[in-house]
Amino acid sequence: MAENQEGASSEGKPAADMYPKKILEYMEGFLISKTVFSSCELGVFDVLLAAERPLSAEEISQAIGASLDGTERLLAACAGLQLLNTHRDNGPVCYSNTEQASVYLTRSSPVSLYQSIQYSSRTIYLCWHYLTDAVREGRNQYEKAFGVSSNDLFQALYSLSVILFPLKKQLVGFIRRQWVCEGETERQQRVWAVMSDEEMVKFMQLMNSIWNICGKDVVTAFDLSPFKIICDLGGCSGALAKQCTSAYPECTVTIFDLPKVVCTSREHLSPRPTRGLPSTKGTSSKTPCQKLTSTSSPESSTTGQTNAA
Ligand SMILES: C[S@@+](CC[C@H](N)C(=O)[O-])C[C@H]1O[C@@H](n2cnc3c(N)ncnc32)[C@H](O)[C@@H]1O
Repeated sequence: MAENQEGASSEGKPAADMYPKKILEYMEGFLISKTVFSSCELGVFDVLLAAERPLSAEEISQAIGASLDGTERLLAACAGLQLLNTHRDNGPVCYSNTEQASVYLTRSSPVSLYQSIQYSSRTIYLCWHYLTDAVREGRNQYEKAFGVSSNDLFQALYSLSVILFPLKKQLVGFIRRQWVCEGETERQQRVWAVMSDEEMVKFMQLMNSIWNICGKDVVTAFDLSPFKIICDLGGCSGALAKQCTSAYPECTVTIFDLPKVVCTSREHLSPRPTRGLPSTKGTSSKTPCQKLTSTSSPESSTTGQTNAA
């Protein structure tokens, strides 16, 4: 009887020794994700980093302000996932970070994935709950997940914390002062007014943390050195553009994004001391990017720099 790669017969009957390893892993993958998310959110890896010695479950539970029983279970799961080392001397089992956990799961690490994990936990995870509906209806499910009604994905995405934390004092800060960008229509101004700086910054940090890790590999996967002028459409805060100018110092990258994104990026994430992004040079951030595609000013860009448009 012919078998395909998975060990199933071509007639669709399972081979007797076929164990559904892959399917079981797929079924339970979200349990692993949530274990990592919760450990990060509770600060397990940060506490262990700061301690500079293995800690018992009791010490960790006190440091993170969580129940002992819950903490013990979480730590055991993290050890099973090879995110924590266990130490068994004479006393209780103690835990320390594995090298990967120290480097990628602690907040203070320069290549931390903490922001990215928070975003996955608090935003993406909730959206994916409605994947079935999204496929059925052919549209994003932000309304069901967060109460944000919009056909524009990014408008919804950047408005989430206004909805998520409606009672927080910070809401005053979230509800934007009217950010009047030259050339914007009244409708656009109203849209920016409900976009949240905090949610937008979180999204930018998510993008940055990923590109900090794999940006160099992506921009050098192909030799881009013949290209001296590069446009990054939807370039966000410019993390990938920064990788580009690092790998190809002769090139100039101009970033196009929504005007509010450019403004927020400048306010919260820049300027960086070395070839920081987005540069204020040669930019025109007050104009909606759709209009900018024909009017951006690469002539004012400088080699090896990035410009936000
Ligand atoms: C998934 S993010 C990718 C960001 C960036 N390219 C990166 O990889 O880090 C998509 C980006 O497209 C931007 N965007 C959405 N609608 C846009 C539009 N109409 N014009 C320009 N940029 C837009 C968003 O603000 C966001 O920064």
